[in-house]
Amino acid sequence: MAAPLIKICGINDPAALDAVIRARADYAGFVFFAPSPRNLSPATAAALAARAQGHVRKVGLFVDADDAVIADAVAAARLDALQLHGGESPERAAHLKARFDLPVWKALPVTSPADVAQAGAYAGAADLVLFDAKTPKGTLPGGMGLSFDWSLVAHWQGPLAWGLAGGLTPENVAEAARLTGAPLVDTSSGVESAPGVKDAGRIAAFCAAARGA
Ligand SMILES: O=C(O)c1ccccc1NCC(=O)[C@H](O)[C@H](O)COP(=O)(O)O
Repeated sequence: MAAPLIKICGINDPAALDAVIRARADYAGFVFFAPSPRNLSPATAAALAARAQGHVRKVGLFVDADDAVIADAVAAARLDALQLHGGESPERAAHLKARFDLPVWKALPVTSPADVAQAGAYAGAADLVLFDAKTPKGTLPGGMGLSFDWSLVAHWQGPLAWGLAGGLTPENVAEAARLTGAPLVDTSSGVESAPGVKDAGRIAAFCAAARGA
């Protein structure tokens, strides 16, 4: 089985970005969502994006954001993909894909087979679905370090590309990748020492474990 692609989300300072580049992750995630401890201003994102350019692809994460917020982030950070982590409909995903001419990733919270089946509705509208844990009401819709029952998405065969997120760590990512066959794995909390504070050693360990090294 091929090693999964790797996304490290919630990059918010140069040291964390350098760790992601050193570990040869495929994607760095920039969070544009004010309530998040990982939130970035467009100006900070622009500086990080300049450092990332040519080394790692940049995914902008948004939660039910309006077009103007996304436009500012796309322009500042020269994003390579948009990750939608709220309640965005297939129509909204298709609109953003067309407007920004960028791949769109749609995160879907999973607790049941019916949640997984929702992914089909995004075929053609999004490029990738990211199966993630459902978070408790009143908390962030992602980035909480919670995992879900991986058997629900094991070897998922659907009409679009997919990835696995939610509570992945250096300690469990190899098992998650083996059980699910996920083509992409995504982590944030699992490589932090505190919310919003990335740990370079854990980023390196996560990437090595995901690759089976
Ligand atoms: O990271 C955040 O603060 C965040 C806020 C709002 C929506 C999503 C958010 N993060 C999503 C991710 O970082 C990942 O795509 C995924 O949910 C994994 O997070 P974690 O369980 O912390 O590894």
